[in-house]
Amino acid sequence: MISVDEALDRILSAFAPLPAETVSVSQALGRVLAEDVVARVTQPPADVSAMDGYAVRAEDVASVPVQLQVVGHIAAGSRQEAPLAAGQAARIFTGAPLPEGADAIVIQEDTERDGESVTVKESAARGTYVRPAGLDFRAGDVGVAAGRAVTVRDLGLIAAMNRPWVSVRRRPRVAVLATGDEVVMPGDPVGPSQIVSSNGLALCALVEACGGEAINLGIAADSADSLRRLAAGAAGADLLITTGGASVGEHDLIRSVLGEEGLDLDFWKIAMRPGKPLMFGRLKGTRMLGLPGNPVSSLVCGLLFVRPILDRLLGLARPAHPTEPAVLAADLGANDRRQDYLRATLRPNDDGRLHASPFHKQDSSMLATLAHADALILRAPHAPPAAAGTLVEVLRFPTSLSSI
Ligand SMILES: Nc1nc2c(c(=O)[nH]1)N[C@H]1C(S)=C(S)[C@@H](COP(=O)(O)OP(=O)(O)OC[C@H]3O[C@@H](n4cnc5c(N)ncnc54)[C@H](O)[C@@H]3O)O[C@H]1N2
Ligand code: MOO
Repeated sequence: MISVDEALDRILSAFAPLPAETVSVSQALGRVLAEDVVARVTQPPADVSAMDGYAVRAEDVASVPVQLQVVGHIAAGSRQEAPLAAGQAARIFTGAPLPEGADAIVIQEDTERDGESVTVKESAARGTYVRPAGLDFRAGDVGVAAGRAVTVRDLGLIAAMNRPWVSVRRRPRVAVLATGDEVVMPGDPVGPSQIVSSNGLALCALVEACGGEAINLGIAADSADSLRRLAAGAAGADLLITTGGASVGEHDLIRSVLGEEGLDLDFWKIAMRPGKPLMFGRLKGTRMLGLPGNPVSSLVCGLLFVRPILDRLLGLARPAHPTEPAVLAADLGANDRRQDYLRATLRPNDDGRLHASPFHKQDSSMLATLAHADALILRAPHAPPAAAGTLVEVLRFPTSLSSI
């Protein structure tokens, strides 16, 4: 059995960022930029008013009240060519460019209009309510850097920078194949000795959530023929994920059958719980990650390995396993030689620190506790007993709101 860290290194060294493709900005949410997005325009393009009011020369309104002659009407989208002379003001609206000579805005609440003249009742220093040209960004500025997944806010900025097309990494194509005679499609009638294939759907959802394109190959029966036929559907994918059939029983066919098909195994078995019988290799040019069938094992391994693989394919540089400290809320016994990932809830305690409460039962068939958990508590191999109150490292489940 190899360690989790070694498995991660060996897996990630087999992948490199995918080629780029061009998509419209409207399709860019969540996509990872392959190139910096550079502004084509300066924003605002000229000095503009931040308020509805009057464009003035600051020196004309240094002492108030003062009466000025109104010489123009500048709405957003229009402009006034004639410069503002001493003693003059121009009616102006939010977003409209200041006429030459004007250097301050008096808001209309501080004025009194009378036909062709306006009385300014409050003075305004130079620059008051003026948005100078380029306040937001200038043509040539980098708005969003390569390697970042486009958020809703980035998307707005890219549009404002007048970039209708962006270069992004192609979405990784990931084929997911479930196995097992006892496994049936969700929605099908479930016999007393059968189980619904939650793994296939959940792994596909994980792939999509990580920015990939999932191809669900269905469920292979525990026969060489079925497995061979369905696994052939992975041709052209960047990664084949299998779930189930990874262990040592005579119905666990992944290694033997796919071995006959040319599976070149890099490793099998890893010192972690859940997920011991994980395997990694290459099948006819497609990288293959064989996950255990137990639902929690399959998803925890997905989180620990599939997500970093997709990050690598997408060129996303972020820690593979971003842990953080939390206070243990219950006693834990000594660990054995497998690195443990314990499902736990997280709550801030009275002093504002995070408390991690492990679920009492950690069986790898128990999906409900996985769904109700907020994080996984990491326990190193051979960790000594840990008493409540000690600090442990936790791996939080990511939330999708990070894309906003
Ligand atoms: N003698 C040993 N037995 C087992 C060992 C071992 O080292 N020696 N390892 C155990 C560990 S740890 C795990 S994890 C499991 C994983 O084995 P497999 O990958 O071969 O998984 P299966 O036997 O096919 O299934 C296990 C379990 O999960 C259910 N399952 C399978 N596929 C799905 C699916 N798509 N959706 C939902 N549930 C699924 C399946 O019905 C079984 O109940 O092996 C231990 N055994
Ligand atoms: O690794 Mo298995 O996932 O312990 O049940």
